[in-house]
Amino acid sequence: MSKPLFLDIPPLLAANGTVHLPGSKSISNRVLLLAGLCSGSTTLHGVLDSDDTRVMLAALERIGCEVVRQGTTARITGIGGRLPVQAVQQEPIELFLGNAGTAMRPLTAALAMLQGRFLMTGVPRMYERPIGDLVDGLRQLGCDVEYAGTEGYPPLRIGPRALPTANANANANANAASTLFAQHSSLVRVRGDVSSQFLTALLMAAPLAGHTITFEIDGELISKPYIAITLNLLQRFGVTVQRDSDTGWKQFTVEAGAMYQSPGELHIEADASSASYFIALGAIASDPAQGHSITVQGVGADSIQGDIRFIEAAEAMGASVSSTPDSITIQRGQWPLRAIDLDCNHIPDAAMTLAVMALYADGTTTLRNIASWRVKETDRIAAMARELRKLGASVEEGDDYIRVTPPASAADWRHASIHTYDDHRMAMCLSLAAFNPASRSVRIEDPACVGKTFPHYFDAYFGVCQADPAHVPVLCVDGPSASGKGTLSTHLAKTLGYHLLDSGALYRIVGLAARRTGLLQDEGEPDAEAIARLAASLSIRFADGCVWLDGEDISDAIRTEQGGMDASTVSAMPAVRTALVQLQHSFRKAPGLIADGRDMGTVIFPDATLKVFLTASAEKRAQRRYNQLISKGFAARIDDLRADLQARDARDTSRAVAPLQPAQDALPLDNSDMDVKTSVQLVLDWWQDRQPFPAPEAHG
Ligand SMILES: O=C(O)C1=C[C@@H](OP(=O)(O)O)[C@@H](O)[C@H](O)C1
Ligand SMILES: C=C(OP(=O)(O)O)C(=O)O
Repeated sequence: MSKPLFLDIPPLLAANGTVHLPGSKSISNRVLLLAGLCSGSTTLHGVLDSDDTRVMLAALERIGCEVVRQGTTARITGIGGRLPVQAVQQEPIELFLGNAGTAMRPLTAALAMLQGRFLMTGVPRMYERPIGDLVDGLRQLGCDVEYAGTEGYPPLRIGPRALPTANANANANANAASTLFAQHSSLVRVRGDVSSQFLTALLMAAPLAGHTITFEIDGELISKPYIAITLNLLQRFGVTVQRDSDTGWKQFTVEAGAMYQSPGELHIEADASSASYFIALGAIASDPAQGHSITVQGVGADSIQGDIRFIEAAEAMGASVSSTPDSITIQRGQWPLRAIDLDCNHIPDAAMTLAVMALYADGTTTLRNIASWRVKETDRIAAMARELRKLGASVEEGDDYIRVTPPASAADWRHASIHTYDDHRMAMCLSLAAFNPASRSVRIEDPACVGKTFPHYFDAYFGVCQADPAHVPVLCVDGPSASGKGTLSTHLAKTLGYHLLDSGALYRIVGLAARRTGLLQDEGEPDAEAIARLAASLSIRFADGCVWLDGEDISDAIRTEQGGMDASTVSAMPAVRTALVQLQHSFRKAPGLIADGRDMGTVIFPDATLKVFLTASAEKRAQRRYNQLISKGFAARIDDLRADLQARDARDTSRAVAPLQPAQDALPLDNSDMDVKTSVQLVLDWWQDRQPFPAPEAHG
């Protein structure tokens, strides 16, 4: 199935809990590259696993680094400052770098210093993000970098760097060449007002030049804290950068003889920009009066990332924040939030989160000095202005600022389908709009775009958000055995980003848990009340066709013969049946639920938004079951299977308690002659008809 077109977030009420954030994008991609340029191996812990780091890792492998990954740990064996022979060839190696600025810019600089041929490509938006200032800097160092498309933008063609000594003395032997090389020094002028990543890239590549280079910044250097990250990490890899004594941001020198040295091992802190969404969440929705707070783990007061200073901005707006070296705890302080007027040049990424916090402020918020927003994943000033207006805010945009006035009253908030422009930060920060006082749901289009830096963002977000269950939509899929409920429900849950309840598996799970905890034994009378309490406390998840109990995949364990017998024992206990009703209700959590079973629409969720009653002829169902069994290597007879199914249908439909029958308001779906894709699409169309949003157009 294709990527979800949208994620509907129901109105949210409160936030409470702890979030473990993934690794920093800026640190991950820097240390991956530095490790790749070193000699020997470097073990990196806490590496971010996302689109941006995947393109970096793939590029490192293509240029000859060895990469071994296990979970969030990566061991990189570097190329020792020179390309392996096979990478120095006539045909350029194409490196696809998606939309990752932290891969495109630093890799371009490093590879341009070496002796290979490369074609640096990316997604269409990457071809609209300027890179001319970096190319100009590299050309001053004798690098061969050409534009393969539009002047000033990727894609780029890189050739072997002209060695200055080789030009000066074509017959010089290698030793003489390297001596001359070390004596040579360059002054490179580089503009710093479009992106700091150009200077970062040049600094990271400078040790490959073999001679002293001084970089002088033309114009104002933006996003300075990212340069501080670069200097810090270069130092960890043995390279010291000298700075001018005036402001420290005008001149940077890397001496001849600077060499990358692996630190052996390095721990990457969590992403401070990703933390901003949860800091804002705490400020908006973690009410201390209810004992609520949000804690983010993995980044804190000791962070080397500039976006940690988002905390100060959030505090200025009223957040109550406390930190340890590697965690941050946030609660609502002043409410409504205070409007601010802030120069955000030092926190360009996290500042987007302030624009959404501004929706909850007591006046007009102005975010200044953010011109770089216009050349990032999208034109972020224009995109933010357009989407905030859809929600009911008044927004003024300028070349380098945005001014946001919240909706005048609760009644002025609008149902909005938020276009995300393939920009992860648009999706993440606008998810915060679901706390609006009008209890309006918010649609986030193309939610998978968060994969750039935080693939599990929405799981983390909904893991700490609370909604009124009555506002959480439920889609019920009821029907007889082998009608394809499980397959349909799994696809629906994935496409809508909703939780899944496989109610048929619950008695088996309770039986397994009761046996494991000793409440169910071969001898003696089991304590039904204790098993009911256990049932109510279980942490169960249905995802990707598997059943998870406390994080363990128990899909096979519940399908044993013993599992079947234990399920039958516990299902006869009235207290367990009652507990299971509560347990089933507890699955109704934001953003929504797909409930698969036999009495979901009639008994458990009578107020569901949509009820589907799925059927197929006994012939077809028997055939499907037969195919399933045969593919698993079991013997089966179609006639027996059909007879069993018919007998079970008769029992299920005629039993006194919760008989299998369509709810009065259920839509019947006979999928006898329908493939899975068609039935999923049909149900999605029914679902869409019941939503307040127009269907979004498919994009990119
Ligand atoms: O160096 C870095 O890691 C980054 C620098 C910033 O870009 P600019 O310097 O272009 O503002 C930031 O927006 C980007 O997400 C990451
Ligand atoms: C600007 C961003 O990314 P990039 O590293 O591609 O510049 C960002 O993550 O907000």
